[in-house]
Amino acid sequence: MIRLADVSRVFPARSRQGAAVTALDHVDLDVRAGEVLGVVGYSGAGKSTLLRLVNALDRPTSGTVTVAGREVSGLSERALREVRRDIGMIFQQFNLFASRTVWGNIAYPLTVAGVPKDQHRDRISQLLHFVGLADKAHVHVEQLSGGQKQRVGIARALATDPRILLADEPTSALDPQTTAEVLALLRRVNEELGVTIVLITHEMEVVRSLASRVAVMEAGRIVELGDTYDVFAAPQHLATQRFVSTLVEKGPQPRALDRLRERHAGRMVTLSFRDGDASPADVFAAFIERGVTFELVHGGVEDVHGRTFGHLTFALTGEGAAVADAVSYVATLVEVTTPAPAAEIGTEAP
Ligand SMILES: Nc1ncnc2c1ncn2[C@@H]1O[C@H](COP(=O)(O)OP(=O)(O)OP(=O)(O)O)[C@@H](O)[C@H]1O
Repeated sequence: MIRLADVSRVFPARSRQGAAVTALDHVDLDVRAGEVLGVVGYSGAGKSTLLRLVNALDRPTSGTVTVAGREVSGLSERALREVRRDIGMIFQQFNLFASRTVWGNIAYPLTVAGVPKDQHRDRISQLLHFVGLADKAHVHVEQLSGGQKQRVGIARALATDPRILLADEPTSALDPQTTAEVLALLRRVNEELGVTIVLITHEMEVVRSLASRVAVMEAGRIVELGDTYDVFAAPQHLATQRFVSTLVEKGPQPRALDRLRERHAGRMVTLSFRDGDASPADVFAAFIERGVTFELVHGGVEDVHGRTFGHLTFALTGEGAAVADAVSYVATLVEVTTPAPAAEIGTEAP
């Protein structure tokens, strides 16, 4: 649905002494029809620049951007208007006309697209029902809550029946409950209407709940791209590991480990379980067979779109050779790591 091929965007230096900024650095990306692609990255990684190239608000310095089979980088303004009709956009701060009514906001893109006035009523009322605001049609948007404003934003973005929705931090201004409601609505946009969604966010919970794939950006590059489950269960790049660790810890943090050691004797190991690997029951059996006592001291099981993984840390006690044998056997079943205490990684203990 969207293809970036070897795309770079370099912003020239703002002053004579300044340096040019490479916002996108030779990016290749395919967004599949019908998917929800989450794009994560720290501030300045190039996420917004990427979205602006997709809806042709900006042009690449080199490389090509293709949307629904049309290369947007070479199109005239007139041809671009047609492509943009196929792309809806929602924003963190909603970007609505504050003084207009809900109806007026949703009517706006229809007017711009030249949809005859007599067709507005049915379309707007259909959209209002879809986003759950049928009773708010004539309310001014400034009277709405944040969640309701984003629903209007979504209705407006869908007005011209686009195949693509670009979402730039759509829930970052919302509280957790409202975030969940807006995410549920976006899921319906994807599943019921078949709209392909590209979603920029820094919230990994949003990625986990909505995205089928994740692209992680750093310094203008996509440093990791994979199915959401794989990215959460086994993040490869350091930036990805940092994002995932905001939601899922791979073993206790050094300070927590220090405290665990005060309360639990034995050797600490973290076992990482994934779908398709051996189960915890297989591992427990291996410990029991070798006379090793195990105590779960940290961790949990996570669910990503119905598939599970977990990082469980155990304190193992028993005869030294038996513990060593059990650990090396278990390492043939699942990934085994030894959590590092604070002193070993140079973090000061409290
Ligand atoms: N119009 C511009 N002129 C000059 N530099 C720009 C321009 N737009 C973006 N940049 C620079 O390009 C880099 C990428 O910016 P971009 O806004 O795409 O990042 P981002 O990942 O979306 O960050 P954020 O999460 O803060 O929005 C940054 O260093 C930014 O300062």
